[in-house]
Amino acid sequence: MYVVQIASECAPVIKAGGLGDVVYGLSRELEIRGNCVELILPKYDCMRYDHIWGLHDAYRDLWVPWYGGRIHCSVYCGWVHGRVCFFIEPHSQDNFFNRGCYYGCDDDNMRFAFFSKAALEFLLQSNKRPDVIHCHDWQTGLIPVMLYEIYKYHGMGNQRVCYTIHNFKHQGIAGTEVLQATELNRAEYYFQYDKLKDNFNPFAINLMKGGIVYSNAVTTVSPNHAWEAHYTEVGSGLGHTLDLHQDKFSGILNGIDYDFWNPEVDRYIPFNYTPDDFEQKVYNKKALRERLLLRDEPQKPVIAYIGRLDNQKGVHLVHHAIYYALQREAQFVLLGSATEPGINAHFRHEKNFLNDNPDCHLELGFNEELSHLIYAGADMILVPSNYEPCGLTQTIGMKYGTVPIVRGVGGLVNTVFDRDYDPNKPPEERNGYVFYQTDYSALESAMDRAIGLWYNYPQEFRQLALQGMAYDYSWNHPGTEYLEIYDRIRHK
Ligand SMILES: Nc1ncnc2c1ncn2[C@@H]1O[C@H](COP(=O)(O)OP(=O)(O)O[C@H]2O[C@H](CO)[C@@H](O)[C@H](O)[C@H]2O)[C@@H](O)[C@H]1O
Repeated sequence: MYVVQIASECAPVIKAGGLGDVVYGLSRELEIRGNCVELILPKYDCMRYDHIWGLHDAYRDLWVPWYGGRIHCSVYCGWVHGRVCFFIEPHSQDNFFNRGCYYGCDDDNMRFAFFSKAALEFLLQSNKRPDVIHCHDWQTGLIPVMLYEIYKYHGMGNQRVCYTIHNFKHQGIAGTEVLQATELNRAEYYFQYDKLKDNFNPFAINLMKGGIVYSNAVTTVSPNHAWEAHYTEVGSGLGHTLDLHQDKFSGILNGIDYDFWNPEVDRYIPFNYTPDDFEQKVYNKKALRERLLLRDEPQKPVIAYIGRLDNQKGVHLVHHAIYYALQREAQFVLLGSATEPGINAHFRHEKNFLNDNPDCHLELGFNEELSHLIYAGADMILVPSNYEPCGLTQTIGMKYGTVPIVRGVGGLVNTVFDRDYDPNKPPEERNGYVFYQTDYSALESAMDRAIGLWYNYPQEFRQLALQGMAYDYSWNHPGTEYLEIYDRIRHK
């Protein structure tokens, strides 16, 4: 099968969070199974060019219709760790992708509407006719809309779209100018509740809603989150739309790429290890302590948090966990970046305040290499999210024998099974700690149980870590599930 993935991220060349991991990992899995996979991405100025091999001009004169005129683009091709990627570079005063950042600009709606349009034009003009176009999140929500309203009539009538939602919070709420710019026009046609009109703001269109309405299949990134999005406020106002389209909506648990996230082969950690020589993990912990200038107290556990610092991630609990860990004779390592100024200022203040504490290190910023050492060196990983469509840090943590302590929401429910209370798994298949409420005592009780096991029953703690390592959260199962969906929509 010929699959084209269109997305705003692909790890490690463009990665702001988990979306990048998924786009890369799924593409690799599909290719290993004999499918032809290509990716279309924006050519950002700030992406990691050191992860692209053989970047060259692939299509010099791509003219993209925009506001009744045309914008000249170049398309570059290169290999990102074996995946064929096309990068679109527009030459216009808007400088859509030369902003020193991936997201967070006032005109993000326009930037990604343009990218979506350009990606379809590239397919059309270069005569690429994939069986399936797989697009991701609000940034590419207009792709199925334009495919079925415009490009279908220009020779792209056989293409089918699978649309995956990684985060319902960001939907691309836009004004009519997006319709004019992309030449969809006909505002009165799209401003209908069964089309793109936002379910709550009567003056806005919703790009993610467009993706749901027009795609042939819609997925989110875990079965539990699919249920939450459909039936609870976690769908951020799209529950009704999902209800209308429930026949094509499902949840597929994300995998992780075990070529990249695997302590056995990880290039970024000083000591590789497997479940059979699990003792080696302790040397990574020592290396982590040295790197972050933490005091070397072998008996203390290291608890880690890795992730974006925003309200989704339960930052108030992350903050509380730091002090609770210190109080309970544990060490704490945080690697995170905040885009919201208030949260950023808060953690900068904490960092200064805790700067001289030998049991704690807060690293504010994005650092892929350091994240590997933390997964390998920590003993526990905390994921106290308010909501979490899937979550990757707990599954990556488990692969590295790092015990997850998570809040029981979204995909965390599908991946972490409480050592003491899980009703469905026998004790030998449990792999972490789960709490449910958002208050401090809920968090403390889960941390307390984990730290208690570490200090009082070290052999059992070790066993719990090994049980986590035994889980298969690779792309193996999800790869099959996506291919089944592709097959189904292809024959419609
Ligand atoms: N400061 C930092 N430095 C280095 N690495 C960092 C980092 N902050 C985060 N990362 C890395 O980024 C990834 C984050 O994964 P998450 O599952 O938390 O994704 P996120 O919430 O961004 O994305 C959304 O999409 C993903 C994918 O579908 C869903 O799992 C998730 O629930 C949903 O919110 C991990 O690989 C982590 O190691």
